[in-house]
Amino acid sequence: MPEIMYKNYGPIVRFGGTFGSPPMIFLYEPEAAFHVFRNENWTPVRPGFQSLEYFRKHYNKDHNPDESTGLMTEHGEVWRKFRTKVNQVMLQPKTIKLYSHILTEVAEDMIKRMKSKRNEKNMIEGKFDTELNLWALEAIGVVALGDRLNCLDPNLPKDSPARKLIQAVRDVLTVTEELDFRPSLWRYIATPTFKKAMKYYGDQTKLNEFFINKSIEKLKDKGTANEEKGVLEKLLEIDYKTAVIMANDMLFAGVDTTANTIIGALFLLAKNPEKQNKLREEILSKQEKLPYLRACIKETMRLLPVVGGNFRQTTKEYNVMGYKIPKDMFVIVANQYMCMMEENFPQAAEFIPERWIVDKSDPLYYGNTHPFVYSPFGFGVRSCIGRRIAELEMETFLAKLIENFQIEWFGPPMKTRASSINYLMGPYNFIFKDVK
Ligand code: HEM
Repeated sequence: MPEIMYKNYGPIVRFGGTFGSPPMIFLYEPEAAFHVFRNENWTPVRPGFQSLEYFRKHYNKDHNPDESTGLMTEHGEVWRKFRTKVNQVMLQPKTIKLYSHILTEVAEDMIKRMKSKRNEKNMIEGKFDTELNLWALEAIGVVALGDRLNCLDPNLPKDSPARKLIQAVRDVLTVTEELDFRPSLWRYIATPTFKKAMKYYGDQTKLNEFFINKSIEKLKDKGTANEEKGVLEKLLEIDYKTAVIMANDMLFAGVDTTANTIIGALFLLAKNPEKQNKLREEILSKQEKLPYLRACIKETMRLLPVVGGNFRQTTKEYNVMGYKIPKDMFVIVANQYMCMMEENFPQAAEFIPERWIVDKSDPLYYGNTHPFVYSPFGFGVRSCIGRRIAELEMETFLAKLIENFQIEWFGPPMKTRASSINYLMGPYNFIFKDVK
């Protein structure tokens, strides 16, 4: 579809709205996209999760209109004030580094779980995407909720809070998809899915509060004044509400994203065994820095990005390349498509992690591309606040996967389903052999 639009209509294309969704402008020209996004960078509006916004601002009776409802659902000044408060906590490298050890434990537990779920063909029994979501929830849970949730425990009791949280996170993402990314009448009448969504959004907040309260009790016993504080502790120092709001947003934005990126990396490494061997060599060398590991993740996000394009609503009119873009228009940068254009990345369809580490004189060097072509974590002041956490989680887990398994793939290539994010769809024909 993006290809057809670009080839037929050129670098800036208006796509008429379908039932329930407004018209959109697609930008295929990085300089044009950069022009609009740079100008929108001071009061960035990124609509998207309207049913969640409705819950937080109107349905939730505890909401105080003077307070922020969170990063996913605020825009303009209210968003900026809140983001400024939490930026210092979420993007501080030394705070994030604290999680290296516990994320390694999470990764090791997931490897154990995968080994126990392998069948005689070395394939993982059950739904592979659900498995990866468990890893992602356990990983972001330690940051957002302050402790291990034990989602990976094979004997997790059915009525345990962790089990309820796993279900709640899934339910929230499912109803959001239905209400905000498919045609729906919920804006006019309270549809059954809308009613379910209002319940699920509330239930998840209560569960997050339950886990945060548990961590607060544990923190009381800690009593070590000189230790560097973690994310939850620092957010609690701002105030309790901020910690809960951020936990809601972290669990909303930080599960499917990392899980699908890992699935994509496994697929690309399985299809490119020589790259997989090179990566394994780096990991087994136990050197401190792992540039090839990072390059493999970057290259995965180029070829199979979870977010297909960056999104804004304009706050003024623009004239770009002879096109008029009106105020209040939804604009989306076709990053995924631009990343596949030969003029932006040589041998664009191939998985070449080397392009992220070769030197400037090499024609593959990534820096030859306009910086706006590839931006998997978004743009400017509104870019992904979980980026550092996501990178640490994914690097830690992918390293453990490659250290433990020789990964193969059979059958046709994996398919993508585009929705709020790009989902990599089953059947997941992975084979996980032990590394000898
Ligand atoms: C592979 C992993 C991830 C990718 C590719 C990703 C990508 C993105 C993108 C493209 C945006 C929109 C940025 C913009 O509009 O300019 C975003 C926003 C956001 N992400 Fe991530 N993300 C990932 C993981 C995470 C994780 C683990 C968390 C949890 C800490 C997280 C939390 C958020 C939040 C809260 C926002 C909203 C920021 C705001 O509007 O101020 N993300 N992410």
